[in-house]
Amino acid sequence: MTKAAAIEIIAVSKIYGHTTAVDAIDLKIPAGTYCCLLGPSGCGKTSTLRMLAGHESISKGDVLLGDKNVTDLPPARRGTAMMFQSYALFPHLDLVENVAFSLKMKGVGKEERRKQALDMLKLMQLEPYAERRPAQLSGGQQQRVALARALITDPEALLLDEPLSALDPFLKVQMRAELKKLQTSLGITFVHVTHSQEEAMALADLIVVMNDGRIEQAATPREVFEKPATAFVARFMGDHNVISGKVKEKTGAGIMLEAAEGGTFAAIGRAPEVGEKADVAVRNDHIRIGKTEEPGLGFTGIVATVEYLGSTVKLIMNGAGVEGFTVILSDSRFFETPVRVGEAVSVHWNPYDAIILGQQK
Ligand SMILES: Nc1ncnc2c1ncn2[C@@H]1O[C@H](COP(=O)(O)OP(=O)(O)OP(=O)(O)O)[C@@H](O)[C@H]1O
Repeated sequence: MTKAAAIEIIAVSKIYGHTTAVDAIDLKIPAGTYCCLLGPSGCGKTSTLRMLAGHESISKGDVLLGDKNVTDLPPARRGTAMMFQSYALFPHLDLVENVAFSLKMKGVGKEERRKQALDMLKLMQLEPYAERRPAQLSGGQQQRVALARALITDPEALLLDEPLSALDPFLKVQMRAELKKLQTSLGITFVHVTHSQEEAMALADLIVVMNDGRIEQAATPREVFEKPATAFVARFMGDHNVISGKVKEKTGAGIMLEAAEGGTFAAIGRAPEVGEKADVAVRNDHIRIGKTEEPGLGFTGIVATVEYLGSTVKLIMNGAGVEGFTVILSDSRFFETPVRVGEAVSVHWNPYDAIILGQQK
């Protein structure tokens, strides 16, 4: 079971009545990739997945699996398998019968389908429970049955709709690791829908951040985190401050940005013109407080909250038209020169740690 197919989505839209749920998206998912479709509720990720599976018709555009155009093919003829959020197991069938169900539909003989189902249950470490019904299993075990049932069709791509959402936090982290291991050992393409940035970061080779029916960014987890393409991505991924202002000056590598009430920030990236508006993102843990060697850079903020988090301390600051600016300091750095709520503190960073964001679509 090592066949994997690349997926190509070409100008695909999903329109329900007057709602455009997916708006002419383009995406290439290389064969064998673990891809996470990530975004807030209603952004169109489930509609996209269901169009890949063939459970939802494609309003416009094409979907290719390998070199096959599957746009108009029914689910069973696409080479994909889907695992549903609710697992959709048959309560009255035992695990062997649940897992063998699709083989029965294909007309595979009883002995052969029982053998294949048992092999698949073995792979999922469920062999001892083969005669049980789904209600007699834990949440994690039910999820593995649902996976076994999807994988027995020998798909080129597995599509997973919020597969971990029904599990408690501890099991979620454990099953997350199992999913990754499974994908790596099978080598097939996984497309996994989630609204959790942590889940996407932990699992994906390719994160596709969606917003309002469009793709904001498709890149590796590291790139999405280190170089968010838009203010939406920076905010959604978290751990960043997003500052809006006007370009005051263009420098060799970037811009000087001026916030509404006076702070000046240096940032690096493709620069808009002087006088234009721009958004800049800077990671919470890449910020320094106290004196800067470069006078005039950064801003003076008033400390609104101080939270001790063990290895780090989190400050929230307001000032210079920037509200809720978050600074994460190591505990040792903070306790060298502690600051208190209400104190005015100078805030600054290396210009290379601030990136200019693209305009939101
Ligand atoms: N069958 C439908 N009929 C009409 N509108 C729909 C239908 N399914 C989804 N929508 C709308 O399309 C948009 C995208 O929905 P979709 O389920 O793809 O989003 P999502 O990102 O997966 O959200 P969630 O995380 O809440 O499942 C939403 O505005 C939703 O209300």
